[in-house]
Amino acid sequence: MQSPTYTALRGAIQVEHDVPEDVDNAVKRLFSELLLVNAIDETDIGMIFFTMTSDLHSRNPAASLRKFFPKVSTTALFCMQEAEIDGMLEKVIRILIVTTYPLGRHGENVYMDGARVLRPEFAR
Ligand SMILES: C=C(O[C@@H]1C=C(C(=O)O)C=C[C@H]1O)C(=O)O
Repeated sequence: MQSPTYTALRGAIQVEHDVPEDVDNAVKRLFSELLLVNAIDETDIGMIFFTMTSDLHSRNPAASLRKFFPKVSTTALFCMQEAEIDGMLEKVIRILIVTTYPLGRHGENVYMDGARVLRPEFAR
């Protein structure tokens, strides 16, 4: 079977406080780790989706990403509110990255800090 021409990478991180500095720091750490463990560069990415839980209001994660990774300024970014489910983990930023880089394998997903409980098999 032919390999897919894209790879989708998932990640999530829990923000400590709903303040711009904590959102910035969480996005920076999560995205840096995803690039590192997958050995890809910002320029290999076709699109990036974020969701935030509804308790986060202080900063848009796309703005945080552009602040620290200027090369994504021409990448399609999209932010949405996460579905509200009873008992859901609070203050979580989720990311979905679609890369056209030929990884030749499955991508490594990254779940950090409090969000590790969501997918322990991907905990970092
Ligand atoms: C468990 C998560 O949270 C939610 C559940 C998901 C799932 O069941 O696949 C995916 C994204 C989120 O809507 C996660 O982010 O992985």
